[in-house]
Amino acid sequence: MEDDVPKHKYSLVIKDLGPALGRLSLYNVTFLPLLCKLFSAKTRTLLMNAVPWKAVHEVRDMVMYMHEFSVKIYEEKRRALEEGDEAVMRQLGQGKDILSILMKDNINAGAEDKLGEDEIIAQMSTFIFAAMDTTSNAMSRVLQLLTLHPDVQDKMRQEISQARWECQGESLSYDELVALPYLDAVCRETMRLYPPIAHIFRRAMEDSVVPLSKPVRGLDGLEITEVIVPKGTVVDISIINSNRNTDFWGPDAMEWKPERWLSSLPDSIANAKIPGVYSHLMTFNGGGRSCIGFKFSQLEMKVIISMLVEKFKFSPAPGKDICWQMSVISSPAVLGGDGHPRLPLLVESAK
Ligand code: HEM
Repeated sequence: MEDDVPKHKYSLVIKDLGPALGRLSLYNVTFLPLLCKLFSAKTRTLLMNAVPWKAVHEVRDMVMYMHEFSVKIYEEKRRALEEGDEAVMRQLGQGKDILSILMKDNINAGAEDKLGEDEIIAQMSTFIFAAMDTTSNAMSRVLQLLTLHPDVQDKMRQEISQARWECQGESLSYDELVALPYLDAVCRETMRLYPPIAHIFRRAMEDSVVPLSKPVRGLDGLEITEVIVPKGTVVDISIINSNRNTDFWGPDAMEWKPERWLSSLPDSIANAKIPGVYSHLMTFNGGGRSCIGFKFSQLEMKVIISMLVEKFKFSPAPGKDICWQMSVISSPAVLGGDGHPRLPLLVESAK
């Protein structure tokens, strides 16, 4: 949150990956899945080197950087594990971070469950990509909303301070933290109205007929109740439109109202049977490929936000308007002199 701290290259790469993939969208939709099916990683790299398209080279370099970064983390963690407990404790996270846990569990796994080195490194890249900017940008969004709604911020601070007082100033346990209703309502409402991933894409594996939740009228005046989706069609699943659907959430669906979570939700939501894994929302998707980190991300958000809001008051930085870049993962942007997005929050002590 500080203007003059240089950004880590990884976070810059991750922010640019979405737009870079967007520039590749034609190849992405048509050629890339085919390339992956037909050729090994090595041949794919050779082919990417050979084609004269800048957009392809940009994505290649980004993916290579992310891969090399995962290899570096893997090597450091492997060395620490080999050297023993003391070396593990000296690392950031003291061996309790997800990547160390993954590696330790893999050492103890039976032969049929053990992952190869390449796969561990690939899983690391997936975790870093899927877990990092999604949760941190969601937290930025919460903090920004708190600057715009100081009454909500005060109420939240009061709830947190009261809980701390009740446990004699000790850190709140997991159960105590997740039981704070107002903090929970703020997180849920932010995840509803501003899902960090607004759209996901799927390719139909077979010819399908998708029923519409309510009929629409075509230009010829006829009522349409279902849509034919031929095999191979790429479908854009709009998470954000499901979360903001006034038929389910009511006429105030576009308003940020944490209070809506403090009383029982309207029947229209239960009846809508949204298939998402979290809170009648599509924010973390649903089904077999839904987010495996949604509980973890909620915990991370609550731990960090509760600590910050207890200690600091957040207010908008004068003269700086935040806009949100809606790429793969939406991120806050105020362009600084160097052309990179900044998060302009003015932080002062709450005491
Ligand atoms: C606010 C935070 C987060 C949001 C909004 C979010 C959202 C999502 C969504 C929408 C998907 C499905 C993507 C698709 O299928 O195209 C997904 C997948 C995934 N997420 Fe998250 N995620 C968050 C945090 C995390 C965290 C903290 C972790 C790990 C600790 C994580 C790990 C994953 C993984 C590994 C997948 C791929 C699952 C699979 O394909 O089987 N996510 N996430």
